[in-house]
Amino acid sequence: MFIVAVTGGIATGKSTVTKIFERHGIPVIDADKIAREIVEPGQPCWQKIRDVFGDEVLLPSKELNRAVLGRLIFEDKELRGKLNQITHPVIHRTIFWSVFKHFMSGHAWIVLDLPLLFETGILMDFIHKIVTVTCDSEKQMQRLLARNELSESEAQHRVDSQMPLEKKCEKSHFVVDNNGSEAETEAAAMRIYNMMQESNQHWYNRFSILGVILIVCFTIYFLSKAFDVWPKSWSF
Ligand SMILES: CC(C)(COP(=O)(O)OP(=O)(O)OC[C@H]1O[C@@H](n2cnc3c(N)ncnc32)[C@H](O)[C@@H]1O)[C@@H](O)C(=O)NCCC(=O)NCCS
Ligand SMILES: Nc1ncnc2c1ncn2[C@@H]1O[C@H](COP(=O)(O)OP(=O)(O)OP(=O)(O)O)[C@@H](O)[C@H]1O
Repeated sequence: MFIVAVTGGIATGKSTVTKIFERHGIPVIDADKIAREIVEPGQPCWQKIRDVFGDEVLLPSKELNRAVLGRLIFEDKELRGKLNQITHPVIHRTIFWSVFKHFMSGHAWIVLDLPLLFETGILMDFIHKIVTVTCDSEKQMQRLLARNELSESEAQHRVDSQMPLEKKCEKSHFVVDNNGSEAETEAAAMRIYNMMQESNQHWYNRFSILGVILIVCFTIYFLSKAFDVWPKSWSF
């Protein structure tokens, strides 16, 4: 199995692209979805956020008040760092286990929707190809304001909290230009899908892992023979 990461800026169209892969049967791990699950009331991250940010970031239902917490952390780098310190290790661990489960179920490739791939750099070593979904800053702002109830300055803070899009594009294997219609974006995503379907990388990864397992087994076998560690009754 190999992993294709889909990244980009806030509201540039990552989910729009990953939904296209999903419709064609490719499993998608969505970091934003995981980030929501781990802060549900009673979860360890929810408790830590309450301890650090206080009850003002909770709704009467005790769920996180995402609008209030968002306003706080996108305006203040230090507070953003504190929230990231609480959430990111758990998000990365959950992604890791999810990848492992998909690996065991025999998929040739999967998609990881990870907005902060470059900012955190944590999972880079496991990624085979990186796709950045981009659009002009005016379009990004327009789509963000249409989707979220934010003032222009709040939206700008969210955009500024991330690595500039041009930099992300430079570091990627593929760039999907999402300035046009959704149909144009789908055509661009399908070109990448077809390339990934033709790739033999999953065989290479499988044989490499099998090779490592065989080397470990043979090493254990020969060392145990050399040092005579098995009881005589176990001889085979
Ligand atoms: C601050 C929160 C409560 C705001 O919630 P809200 O519903 O308004 O936004 P949502 O979660 O849908 O995120 C939308 C987008 O914001 C951007 N974003 C979210 N968190 C961050 C962050 N810490 N730094 C930079 N950008 C971020 C991402 O592009 C994401 O796709 C929420 O984003 C959060 O809990 N963030 C911390 C976890 C995190 O880093 N998530 C990103 C995925 S790894
Ligand atoms: N090509 C397009 N034409 C018109 N609207 C679009 C297009 N692509 C995306 N949108 C709209 O822009 C908004 C943001 O798109 P999407 O949710 O896919 O972005 P995202 O990068 O996943 O966002 P975030 O990271 O902030 O969750 C959505 O409301 C979506 O419907």
